[in-house]
Amino acid sequence: MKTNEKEVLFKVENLKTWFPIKKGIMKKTVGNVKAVDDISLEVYRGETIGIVGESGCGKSTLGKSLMLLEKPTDGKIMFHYQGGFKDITKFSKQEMFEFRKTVQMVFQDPYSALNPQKKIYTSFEEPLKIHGYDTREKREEVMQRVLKMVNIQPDYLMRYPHEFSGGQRQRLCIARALEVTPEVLICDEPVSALDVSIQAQVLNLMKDIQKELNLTYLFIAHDLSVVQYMSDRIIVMYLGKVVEVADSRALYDEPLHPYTRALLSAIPVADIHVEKKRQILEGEVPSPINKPSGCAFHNRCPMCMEQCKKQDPPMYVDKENGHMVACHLYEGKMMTGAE
Ligand SMILES: Nc1ncnc2c1ncn2[C@@H]1O[C@H](COP(=O)(O)OP(=O)(O)OP(=O)(O)O)[C@@H](O)[C@H]1O
Repeated sequence: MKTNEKEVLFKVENLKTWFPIKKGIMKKTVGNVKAVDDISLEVYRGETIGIVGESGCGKSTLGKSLMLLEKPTDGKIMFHYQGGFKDITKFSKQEMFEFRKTVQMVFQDPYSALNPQKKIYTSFEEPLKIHGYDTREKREEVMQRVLKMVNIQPDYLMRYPHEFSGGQRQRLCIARALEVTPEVLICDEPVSALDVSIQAQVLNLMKDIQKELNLTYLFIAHDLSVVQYMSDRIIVMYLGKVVEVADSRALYDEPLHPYTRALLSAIPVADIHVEKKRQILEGEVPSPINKPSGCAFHNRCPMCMEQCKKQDPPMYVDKENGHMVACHLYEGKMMTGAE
């Protein structure tokens, strides 16, 4: 993939989203959960960018920060909007209202995303009313259109969420997100609550819709094979930081970071030779409150060197193919982004 042919949609610069830890009657801040800790990245229009990493490494917080569902502590989120780049963290109320239509989120649990006490019709009508679809005809026209896209019959609108299967409910959530004609869908574990047999159906539907509407997907998931299937590029996160970014194929064929290698090695395979070479990831992700010094992965890394304990590695870039890795192993072999 030649990245210079692509149109940048999001340009994230040194993004930090920290959650303060408060103690005592005076609610004094005694520390911070550094869920997203100095992340810079670009997202291109029309691509699917996968985000992987162990539980608690900050994937959801990154996704939510990009649509300001979590307020960033520092950094810029430049979004290509109405002909130029704008920092969404500085948006006025009116700009924010408009932006909310452009970026929508699909969550893991479709059951709690739809109000169980309301008919689907009511849940679908609400966002349209908020965004100025002022007549019943206009709203129903949109509802019919998006339901058709996810292959659900229009008369099902009069049903309640519990009357649908898990796969149907997730398709309904996707349809509702599409009502306000977004450009970006942030999908946080969209199929992990579904039976394996249903997952492929939903993923294929998402791919078809993406093609039809030229949508950009940010696809967060635990399951690396699902991410590989969906993504053009993949970001690997560890303790609030990006440790590797590459085209999907390159990441799986030639992972550079020892953490990525360990994650990939955990995918089950039926080959006994591969099984023997498995690199088991030992220990748990350290606390994002007290991160290890130097490279945050050093205390679990099989390749750890003295330097790794003291110095946070810069991001190295392969200028040929854009493969990026934050690891001291590549010092002298690849250039830093700044060179
Ligand atoms: N609102 C919050 N207040 C305080 N800490 C939070 C909040 N939201 C997330 N965290 C913490 O931030 C860190 C990153 O959480 P996040 O949910 O972004 O990770 P994740 O990679 O998406 O994990 P998972 O895969 O389990 O969903 C965790 O330590 C989590 O406990």
